[in-house]
Amino acid sequence: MFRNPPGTLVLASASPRRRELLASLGLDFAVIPSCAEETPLDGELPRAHVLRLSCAKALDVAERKDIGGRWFVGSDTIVVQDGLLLGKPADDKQAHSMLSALQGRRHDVYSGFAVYDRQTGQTLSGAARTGVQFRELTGAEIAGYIATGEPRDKAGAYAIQGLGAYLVRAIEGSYTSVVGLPLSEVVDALLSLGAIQTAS
Ligand SMILES: Cc1cn([C@H]2C[C@H](O)[C@@H](COP(=O)(O)OP(=O)(O)OP(=O)(O)O)O2)c(=O)[nH]c1=O
Repeated sequence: MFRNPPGTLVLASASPRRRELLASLGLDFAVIPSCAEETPLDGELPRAHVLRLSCAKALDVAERKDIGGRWFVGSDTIVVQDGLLLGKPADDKQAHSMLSALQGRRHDVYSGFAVYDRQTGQTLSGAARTGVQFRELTGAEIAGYIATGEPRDKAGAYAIQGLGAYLVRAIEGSYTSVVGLPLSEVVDALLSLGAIQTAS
């Protein structure tokens, strides 16, 4: 569907979900995790947070001298409820408090992305907000879900693309954004920067 010159595109991420989503486009790309610090700043709003981190991740990898490539993609996902930014849980106890707060209610998932062109210095970035309604969960369901290990490396302690799909009643907005990368916006940015072309 899409094509791009080999060796030019780099995904600055350790997330297997982001790799799978980008790979679904049929692109050639390298995967190099960033070392960017992910702590929210005091009073930072969700959209500003995911945009700042997406840019920081792309730049962190692009600025390494020994790395080839021209276009660098960074992304960040955060779950937001009652104004609180929920990242990846530090442990099972934190996963439990996140899922207890989310159950039976609606929250927002923000995913940001940034595409940095190392040759021109240009960056295109954006952020998507998706509303997610959870079903009500019993204490036993929350404990059982945590025991599967799935919540561990996921913002908000769940994975909509996994067993966590059963927690979700409805979503309003982009599904891929909840999984970790707003794919249609990323494609727009890659096309607009000339990083990828539509294959005929
Ligand atoms: C809400 C939700 C999040 N997630 C994941 C996507 C992200 O990998 C993770 C949010 O953490 P991030 O800090 O955005 O990403 P990461 O640390 O996994 O990877 P990197 O910073 O190197 O790119 O949560 C899901 O897989 N499914 C979901 O339903």
